[in-house]
Amino acid sequence: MKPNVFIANPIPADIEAYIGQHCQYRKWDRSEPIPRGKLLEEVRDAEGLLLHGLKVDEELLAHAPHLRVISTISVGYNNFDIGAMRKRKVLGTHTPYVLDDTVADLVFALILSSARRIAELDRYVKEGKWKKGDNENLFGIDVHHRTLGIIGMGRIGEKVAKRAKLGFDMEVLYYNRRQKPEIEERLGVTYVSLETLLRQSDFIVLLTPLTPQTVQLIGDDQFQLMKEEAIFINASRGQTVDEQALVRALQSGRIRGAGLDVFQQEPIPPDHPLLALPNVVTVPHIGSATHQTRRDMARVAAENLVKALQGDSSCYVVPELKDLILS
Ligand SMILES: NC(=O)c1ccc[n+]([C@@H]2O[C@H](COP(=O)([O-])OP(=O)(O)OC[C@H]3O[C@@H](n4cnc5c(N)ncnc54)[C@H](O)[C@@H]3O)[C@@H](O)[C@H]2O)c1
Ligand SMILES: O=C(O)[C@H](O)CO
Repeated sequence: MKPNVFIANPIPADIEAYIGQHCQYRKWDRSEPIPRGKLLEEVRDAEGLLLHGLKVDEELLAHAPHLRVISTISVGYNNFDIGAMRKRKVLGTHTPYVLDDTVADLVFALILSSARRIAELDRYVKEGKWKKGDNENLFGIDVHHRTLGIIGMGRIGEKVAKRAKLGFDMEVLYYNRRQKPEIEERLGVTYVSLETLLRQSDFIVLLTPLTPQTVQLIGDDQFQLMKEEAIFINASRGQTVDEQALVRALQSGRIRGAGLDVFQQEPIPPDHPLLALPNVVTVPHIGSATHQTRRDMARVAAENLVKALQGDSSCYVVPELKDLILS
C-alpha cells in the first residue's frame, strides 16, 4: 500500500507526478494559502505532509494521528514545533544547499541597492526629477574594499563571504555559534566577537536561523555599537531583529540604511514606519525566489518526503530530529 500524503502548497506537475509514483496523495493547488481549518481536515489520514511556510504545532499534530513525516519546501524550519514533533516521533525535513547561491545573490542585491541607493534613485528618475549636472545629493557609498560582517556563517553566509572576498575585495568578519577555521583558511575571513563585528563593519548581514537564542539578537544595544555609516541587511527571519529599534536607528541617523527581505509580520502592513524611510530597501521575502531555485527546492522536498517515508536516511532531516530516522 502506498502511504497517504497531503501536498499543502502548489508544486510543479512533474514533481507532483514523482510523488504520485510513490504515494497516494491529495493536494491544495490554489495560489492563496490553504485555510487552517481545511489543512486540519486534510491531514487526518496523512502519513506525509509537504508544505511551505505553514505552522506545524501541537494542534496540527493532534489532528494528524498517522503523520510520520513533514517536509518543508524551505531551509528555515522555524515553522516547526520541534518539541511537539519529537514527542509524537514525527520527522521534519528541509531543503539546504540548493538555494545558497540564489539567497547570497539577493543579499548582494540588497547590499548594492542600499549602498548605491538604486530603489530610491529609480523612483527619482521615473518621477522626472533628474536635472542636468552632477548632484552630490545622489551619491552613495562604495561596497568594494569595505568591511562586511556576517552574523551566522553557515551555508548561505559562506556564499556571501565568497562573493565579498572574490568579487568585491572586501574584508570579511564573521560571528557564529562556533568558529570555522576551515572557512577562514579557504576564504580568508576573520572570526570576531559580535561586538567587534558590529563596531568594525560597514555592512552587516544577518543570516542566522530563527531560534530561541536568536530572537531579537539585534536591538537598540547592537545598533548603538554600529558605525554611523553602517548598512544593515536582514535575510534571516524578521523576528531576529527588534523592528522598533531598527526604525529608531534609521530615523535618528544612528545607522545609514537597511536592506530587508524579512519582517516581523509578513506581508508587512502598508502603514509600517519602515516603509516611509527612503534609506530602507525592502523586498517581499524573495531570497530563494527564482524559478529555477524554487523548482529545485520543491524537488528536494518531494525527495525528502518519499525517502523519509521509506526510512531512507539520505534525506535532509532537520538536525534536532536526526536521531528519529535512525531509531
Ligand atoms: N530570506 C530568505 O528567503 C531566506 C532563504 C533561505 C534561508 N533563510 C534564512 O537563513 C537561515 C540560514 O540558512 P543556512 O542554510 O545558511 O543555515 P545554516 O544552518 O547553514 O547556517 C546558520 C549559521 O548560523 C549559526 N548560528 C545559529 N545560531 C546562532 C547564534 N545564536 N549565534 C550565532 N550564530 C548562530 C550556525 O552556527 C550556522 O553556522 C535560515 O535558517 C533561514 O532562516 C532566509
Ligand atoms: O527558509 C527558506 O528557505 C526561505 O526563507 C523560504 O521560505
